[in-house]
Amino acid sequence: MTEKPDHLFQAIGGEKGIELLVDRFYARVLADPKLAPFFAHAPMERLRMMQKEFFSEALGGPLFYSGHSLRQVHAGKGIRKEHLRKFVKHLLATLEDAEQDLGLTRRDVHAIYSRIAIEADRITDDVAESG
Ligand code: HEM
Repeated sequence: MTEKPDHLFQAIGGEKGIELLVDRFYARVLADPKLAPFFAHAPMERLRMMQKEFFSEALGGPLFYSGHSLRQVHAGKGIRKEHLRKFVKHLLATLEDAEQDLGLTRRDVHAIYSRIAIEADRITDDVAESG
């Protein structure tokens, strides 16, 4: 089956759908006592905007990511695999919750999740890799 390159961007409802997803996702992340402290001094408006771009690009949409390198942004913050695991778990839960109202299929949910989670090795301080 051939899908258009922006299939996932369309499936999630374009820019509006991504905005909704990012808002709900950060509501969960900030409600998690193990993750919230990392964001205490983060510029949340910029972060939301950057995540919107990041998701759009990852899902084949028309907005492109204009932020800093993920490795640089996250380095030295003490982010460990356990934090990353929780972070991506909240992402999956947000997508699964949104499955109904955004009209996503189970397949779309997992495809969107993998496009984002694939960046994971750039985030933590306890993985020593280059790239
Ligand atoms: C797959 C996982 C992740 C992705 C794709 C991701 C993506 C991003 C993006 C796109 C930005 C904006 C960069 C910019 O402003 O130029 C950002 C910033 C940030 N992220 Fe992540 N992130 C991930 C995991 C995490 C985790 C696990 C934590 C902490 C528990 C975290 C904490 C932060 C913080 C605190 C900022 C704001 C940094 C600042 O501007 O001071 N991120 N992230």
